[in-house]
Amino acid sequence: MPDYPFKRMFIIVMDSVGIGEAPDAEEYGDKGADTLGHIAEEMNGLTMPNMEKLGLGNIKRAKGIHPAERPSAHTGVMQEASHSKDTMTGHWEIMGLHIKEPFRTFPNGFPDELITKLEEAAGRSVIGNKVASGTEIIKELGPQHMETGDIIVYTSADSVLQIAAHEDVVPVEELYDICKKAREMTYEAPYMIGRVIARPFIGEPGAFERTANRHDYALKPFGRTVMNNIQDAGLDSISIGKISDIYDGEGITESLRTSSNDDGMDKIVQTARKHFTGTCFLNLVDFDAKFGHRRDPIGYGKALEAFDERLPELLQELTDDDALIITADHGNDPVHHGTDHTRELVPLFVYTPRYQPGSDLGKRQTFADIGATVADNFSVNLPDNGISFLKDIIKEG
Ligand SMILES: O=P(O)(O)O[C@H]1O[C@H](CO)[C@@H](O)[C@H]1O
Ligand SMILES: [Mn+2]
Ligand SMILES: [Mn+2]
Repeated sequence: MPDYPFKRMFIIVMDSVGIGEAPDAEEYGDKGADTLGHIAEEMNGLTMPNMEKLGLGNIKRAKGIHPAERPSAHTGVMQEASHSKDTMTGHWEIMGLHIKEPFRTFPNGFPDELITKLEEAAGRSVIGNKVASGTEIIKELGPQHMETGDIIVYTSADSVLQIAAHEDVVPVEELYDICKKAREMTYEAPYMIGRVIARPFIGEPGAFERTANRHDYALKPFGRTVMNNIQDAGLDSISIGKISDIYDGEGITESLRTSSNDDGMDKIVQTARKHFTGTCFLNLVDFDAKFGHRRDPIGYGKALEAFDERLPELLQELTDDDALIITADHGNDPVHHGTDHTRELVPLFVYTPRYQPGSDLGKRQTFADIGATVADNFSVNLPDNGISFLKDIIKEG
């Protein structure tokens, strides 16, 4: 193996942890959105000493978060170049793509023609077919679904077709099968839906619970990502959590599923104890799915503090050959109107044990600067978008 500046690059996406409105937030109805800032207010101060050490307070003013005199990471702020605020677009941009046309959304539900096709393929009727929060719609329609066996179809401000069904009414394998058929129907125009998602749940009316058997069927990235280049170079591209779903398995050499943020942290720490050369890419989805969409700022705040507490375990495992990048894919301000993502700036931390920390990476114009940096580090083709900041993070002390 050639000598790379970093043998291993770890990337953590704190799903939806935005740090304030993006310059174009108004176009998305998101003026004033500030996921981290508003959570800190609601919590009457956040306690995140480890992120503080990295320099959280140096890039973001938030109650309880103080600037570090000498941040132990390089820090910056990133703006999304692509015209969307969904998870796939954010992640694909991180790995070098620029999505000009947002995926199609269905604010009035899916067209009758599609629903009819889906009903025929599933052999079940569809109920719902509207924009809804997943936990609310199973409360509302779960009892009817249990009586009739009809499937609950819903969407959100994201480009998603979600199908909810009780595991005792529609066995998980059948639900997956229906979702695969829905996926087949919606790859192409006029639909081009970002993701079809299986949403199984269990329990009795009034006490339904969604299970970890959620499964996402995504579109393939619209172009080659830096992860493809990493894989083609014979390097490791390890995915933890939803990453594999988000890139539809493209450019991934090994995938580890997770059941929670904590499990994600367990798995990244275990991976850091192993030898590999390449990237290890983790998505922590609880912030978004369990708290942001649920508009639960206190739950969200506690999850941030829990993440902060787990961080030293990972930092301890990192050697002089490693870099750790921490960022986010969009916002999801739990005090903002609605229940969906918010167009926000995201944080950028780069922790490199070997090199002198504290570079100000400034305000980056695209998330793809991360992909460009990763490609630059491993001497693979640079993406068409993004500017590498590799030279700024490998200054000797
Ligand atoms: O409300 P639930 O079902 O959690 O759905 C949320 O999760 C979806 C995919 O992450 C988003 O599009 C949003 O609709
Ligand atoms: Mn996301
Ligand atoms: Mn989301």
